[in-house]
Amino acid sequence: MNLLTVNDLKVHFPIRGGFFNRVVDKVYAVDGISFSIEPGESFGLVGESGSGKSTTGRTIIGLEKATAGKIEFEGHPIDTKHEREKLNYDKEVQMIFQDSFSSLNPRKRVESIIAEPLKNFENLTPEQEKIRVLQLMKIVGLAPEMLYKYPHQFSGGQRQRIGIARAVATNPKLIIADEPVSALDLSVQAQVLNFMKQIQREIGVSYLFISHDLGVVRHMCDRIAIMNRGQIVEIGTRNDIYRNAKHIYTQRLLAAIPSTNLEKRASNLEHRKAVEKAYQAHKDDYYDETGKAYPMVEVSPGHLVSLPPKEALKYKQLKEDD
Ligand SMILES: Nc1ncnc2c1ncn2[C@@H]1O[C@H](COP(=O)(O)OP(=O)(O)OP(=O)(O)O)[C@@H](O)[C@H]1O
Repeated sequence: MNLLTVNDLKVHFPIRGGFFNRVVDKVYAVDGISFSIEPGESFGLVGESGSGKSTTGRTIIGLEKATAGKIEFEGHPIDTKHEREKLNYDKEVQMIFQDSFSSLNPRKRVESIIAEPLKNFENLTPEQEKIRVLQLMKIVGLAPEMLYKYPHQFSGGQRQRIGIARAVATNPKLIIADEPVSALDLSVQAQVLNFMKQIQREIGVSYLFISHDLGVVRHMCDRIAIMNRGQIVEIGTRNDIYRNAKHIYTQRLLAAIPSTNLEKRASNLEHRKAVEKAYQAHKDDYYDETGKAYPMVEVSPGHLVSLPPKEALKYKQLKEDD
């Protein structure tokens, strides 16, 4: 059974204006997306700034309200407070934010930051709670003497470890990680990512890993969905996306991954320029006249792509011939 299923989710924000503060327009932040995450899986949601990734994550955790669509956890809807309570949803689904500085209360010590979810969801004595917090600090590689320090006394990477310790405190089944490393230096990014993988191996949690960077997601995710203009335009395994991307927007995101190899950099730049030229010339072909992505076509098992009708026809024909 899927751990999380998102079906035709829409989140539209009204824009108010004018003398009477009426709704004058809408932002179609998330506009009909569907995907599912399996237990223990790392699922990546990738797209440029403004494509609707954070809104998706925030809606799944309950910080935004869906305009339409269905979210199910372990096969059950989570629409009402009662349904969420029955599934223990608020304990089972946790979030790690990009900006550890603003997501950690600056007036609280590390001890009470990490203990917060334990207080909400576990019935522990103060002694048990302290032992658990120390265990969690050990898991994330923070020394016990840091227990009484405040967030500003830590580096960015260490603060993100505190956020991770808080997120794993209740042994959740799903962690939504919204750009967890993009505020960190490159060397620290790799450390935190490896460490998130290690935690996954240890506790078997699933990740919804949100990022603008296909380079970062490559090391983390089993399957990846590419999001643009509030819609998912391609979804597939790591291999499908990195070796066989079919949507022009995915190809552009791939070309943007910087090469670590100095010799390759120059040819990479040429490649990026060529992809960008093709993208600018053809991007509108990939959306209908209202800006909607075309229906997804299965180009190989599990690899779904929104393709222009002419392209899509080729794959449908191939399938019929099989
Ligand atoms: N509360 C809100 N009210 C109105 N518009 C919003 C709100 N939250 C997000 N938006 C808009 O919805 C769109 C999608 O935003 P979202 O933050 O989900 O994108 P994103 O892909 O996560 O980008 P970023 O990485 O920059 O956060 C953007 O145009 C954004 O301005």
